[in-house]
Amino acid sequence: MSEYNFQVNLKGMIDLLSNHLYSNPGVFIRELLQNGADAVTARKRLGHNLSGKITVELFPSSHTLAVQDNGIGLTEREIIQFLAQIGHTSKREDPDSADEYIGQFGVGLLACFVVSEEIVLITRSAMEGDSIEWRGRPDGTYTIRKLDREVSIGTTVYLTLKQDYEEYGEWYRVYELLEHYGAYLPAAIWLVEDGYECKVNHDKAPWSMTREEALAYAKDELNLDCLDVIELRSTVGEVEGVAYILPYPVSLQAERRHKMYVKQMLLSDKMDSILPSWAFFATSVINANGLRPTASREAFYENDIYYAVQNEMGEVIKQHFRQLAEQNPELLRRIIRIHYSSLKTLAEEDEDSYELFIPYLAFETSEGTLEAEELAVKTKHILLTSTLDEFRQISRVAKAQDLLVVNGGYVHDYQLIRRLPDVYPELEVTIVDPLEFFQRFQELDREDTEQMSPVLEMADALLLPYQCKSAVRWFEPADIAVLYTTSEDVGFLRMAESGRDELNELFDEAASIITNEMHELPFARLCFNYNNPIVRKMAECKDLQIQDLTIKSLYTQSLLLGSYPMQSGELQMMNESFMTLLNLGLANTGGGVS
Ligand SMILES: Nc1ncnc2c1ncn2[C@@H]1O[C@H](COP(=O)(O)OP(=O)(O)OP(=O)(O)O)[C@@H](O)[C@H]1O
Repeated sequence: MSEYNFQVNLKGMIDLLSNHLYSNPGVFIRELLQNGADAVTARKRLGHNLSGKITVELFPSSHTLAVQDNGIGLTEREIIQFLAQIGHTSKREDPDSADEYIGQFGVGLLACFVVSEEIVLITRSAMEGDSIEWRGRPDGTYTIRKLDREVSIGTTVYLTLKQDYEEYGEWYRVYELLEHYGAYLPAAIWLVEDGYECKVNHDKAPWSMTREEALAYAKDELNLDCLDVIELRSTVGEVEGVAYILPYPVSLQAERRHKMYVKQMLLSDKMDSILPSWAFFATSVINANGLRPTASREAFYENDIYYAVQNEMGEVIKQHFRQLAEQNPELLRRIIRIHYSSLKTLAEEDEDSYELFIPYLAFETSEGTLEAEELAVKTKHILLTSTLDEFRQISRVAKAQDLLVVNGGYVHDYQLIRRLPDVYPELEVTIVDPLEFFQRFQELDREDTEQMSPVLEMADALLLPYQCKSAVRWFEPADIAVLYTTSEDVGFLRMAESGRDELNELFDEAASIITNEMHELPFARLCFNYNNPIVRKMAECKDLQIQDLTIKSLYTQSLLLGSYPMQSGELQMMNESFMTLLNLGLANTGGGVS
């Protein structure tokens, strides 16, 4: 068995790392800033007392830019060891200090080959005296020479921009990139051209600002007039930052964009998952020193620490809401009103959030829109419908009986209301069965029952083909003559019946199979209200034709009012009864068509 070593195609490797690792050419600025900042950190670790400075000088006539730092510099030996060996980094040499550096992979400098055919680096180490020039090329060759002149301690990288990349030598573009990546770096960043110089760093990072400053930052930098700002801190991952509550509703599916810094250098402004997925109502600016960026430096490794940070951020946000509930419930209410549907999702999924938000979440009820807290004050007994249709059917009648009905037909509402007794133990929640709802009303005495009995018999016979049975009760309000209640199962059976009308064989067959499986067929209810004068008159009149017409009219009218789809037989019933009643009415005045 022979053993071989892998061969490395150096040119291909450099091409891969420089041209394909990063998502845009501008990252070379970030890599140079980061090297300068790390070099300053390393020099400070030697005990040198200095204020770190990175100067970027532009030479537009030759499309050249120079990035100079007053950091630790490099000796010739270090150049050969770290610069000339791809993947070798000085920043992991000492495990005690590795955490202080931003760089860690030993490939960042290669990003310069995206914009330049050559990297020229002039350096003098803080450890020994020689000034050295290193020239590296993307074919993997390099030269080193000692300079006759002495340069100051630190490093300068010169890049002459390739054709099509000249924009990276223009003042506004470079300024924009320096500010984008380095606005909060501790080392001062200066941009210089033709004797004019300008400091790029901002005075304070958002995570070190007071609440008022952080709000002003959101307005000026993020164009955000946010509802509230939350201070984020976590020892896990050494995280500090601010989360802004967005002033407009955000969908759960919306792209999340958090601005993420590592050791004060921008990692990404489109980070999507540093806050828990439920915190879609917030955008954040966060600096993390203890999370590991990937080699492209555009994302983090999603390891245990990352998830622990995400979790911790969630806890901090929840704690903030808890405090708001005590100290500024009006603001919490405003936030909930705007992020209403999203917070309902959160409350449904998360026990703590349920307790926190439920008092402020609003629901549609027979008494108008009410927050859960108001519901609990108003009543001890809630009737909950599972569909919007059911709510519509019974809410008006329920109101007149002093029953409080909540519409559970909207997403989340049903589950949220069902759990109310967990938070309000004195509250009882009953799920309404619309088909049995009429049984809550007052029964008639014997005499009135007998009076209505032939009417009910007639109604049952007329409505049997439409999957409906009749009943009678006495209830408020008196102006409602009948209450039609139905269920999804009845709706299905009626649909099956319409299918039969249209001779759709396949549908008919499917419907038969399903209906055979229902061991008791459900019926809709048409409950007459004996409190209504027309109903009483109909019962008293004994004229079978009038009774027949009245039943048909009341039935079809209740379908119309409830926006239920009518079968052809019902439409015909409505037309005929309407026309005949008109005719009878006109006949009484001497008109009428005989
Ligand atoms: N401005 C500088 N001053 C001193 N040393 C430098 C400078 N720039 C680069 N170096 C040396 O060159 C090495 C390689 O740099 P490079 O940018 O390729 O990788 P890195 O910063 O170590 O890691 P990463 O790939 O994560 O950026 C560094 O580890 C450092 O030793």
